[in-house]
Amino acid sequence: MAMILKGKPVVEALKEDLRREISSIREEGIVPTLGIIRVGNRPDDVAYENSVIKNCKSVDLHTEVFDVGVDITMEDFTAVVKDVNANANIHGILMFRPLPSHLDINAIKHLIDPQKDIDCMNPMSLAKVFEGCKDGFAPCTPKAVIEMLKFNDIPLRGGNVVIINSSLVVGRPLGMMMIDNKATITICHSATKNLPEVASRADIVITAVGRRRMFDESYFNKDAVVIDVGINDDGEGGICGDVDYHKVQEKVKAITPVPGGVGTVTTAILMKHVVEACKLQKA
Ligand SMILES: Nc1nc2c(c(=O)[nH]1)N[C@@H](CN(C=O)c1ccc(C(=O)N[C@@H](CCC(=O)O)C(=O)O)cc1)CN2
Repeated sequence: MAMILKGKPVVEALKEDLRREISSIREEGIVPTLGIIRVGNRPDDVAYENSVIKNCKSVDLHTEVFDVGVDITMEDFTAVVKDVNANANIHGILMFRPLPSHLDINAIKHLIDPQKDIDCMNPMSLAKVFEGCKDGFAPCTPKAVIEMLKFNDIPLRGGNVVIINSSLVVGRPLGMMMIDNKATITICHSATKNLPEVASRADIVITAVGRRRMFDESYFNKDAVVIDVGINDDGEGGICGDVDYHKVQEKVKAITPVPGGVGTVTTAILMKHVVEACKLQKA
């Protein structure tokens, strides 16, 4: 029977630290605040926003929502983002993506000050991850993966890690973080040959392809630690991961569930970033 690596204990530990830190910042008369920028009312944006706000409330982290109509012009939206960015009472900015196609994300992302860029939108933030510079904010999902592994005392040093995702949001920054932890990495993508063979040589496999239950037991060895980053519609009104959890859980050393795994830790990392941003800005 595999060890089930649940997100809840990791989230609770992170939240306990956050409550303490937020309370001490508030004693100085500063209210750590996350600014959320939303264009329109897409149901997935609103659902994620509600979940973020609920989580922030649970640690006494203030949120402020800046919602604009879906027909906002690029000029007006640029002004909104600049205003939020310049607002000294907002310490971190979360902007829902994708934006409507008439808003140029490649121009907008540069407007967010790296000191407030808690969701790693500005390429400067990503560059810091690749440079090994510790004062920027890395994307939350790869940080959640590392947090999950460390919390569960899973050794990274010298381990063979296969990452099945090569995006700038997950696979590549996660690869850099693994190298920082002295792991040996293989980053796989759609042209990788014989994926089951490559994955089944790994000590740790991270799946993030966005395909419902794609990975069965043929992808993993019996001592593998499987971290499932996929969030997919399960076809029955719920969500499921990229890994066929029921087939795999008996056959590996450890596995994360979906829901209740890495996804939950992602939001806790986002809140941690806001508090770090607040401390940076008040220094
Ligand atoms: N429209 C948008 N939706 C989402 C965004 C976004 O920017 N725009 N960001 C992601 C962040 N994320 C992964 O990258 C993520 C955050 C939180 C969770 C999560 O809490 N998952 C839970 C429960 C999910 C559920 O029941 O709906 C879990 O896995 O147990 C997942 C992913 C989110 N969406």
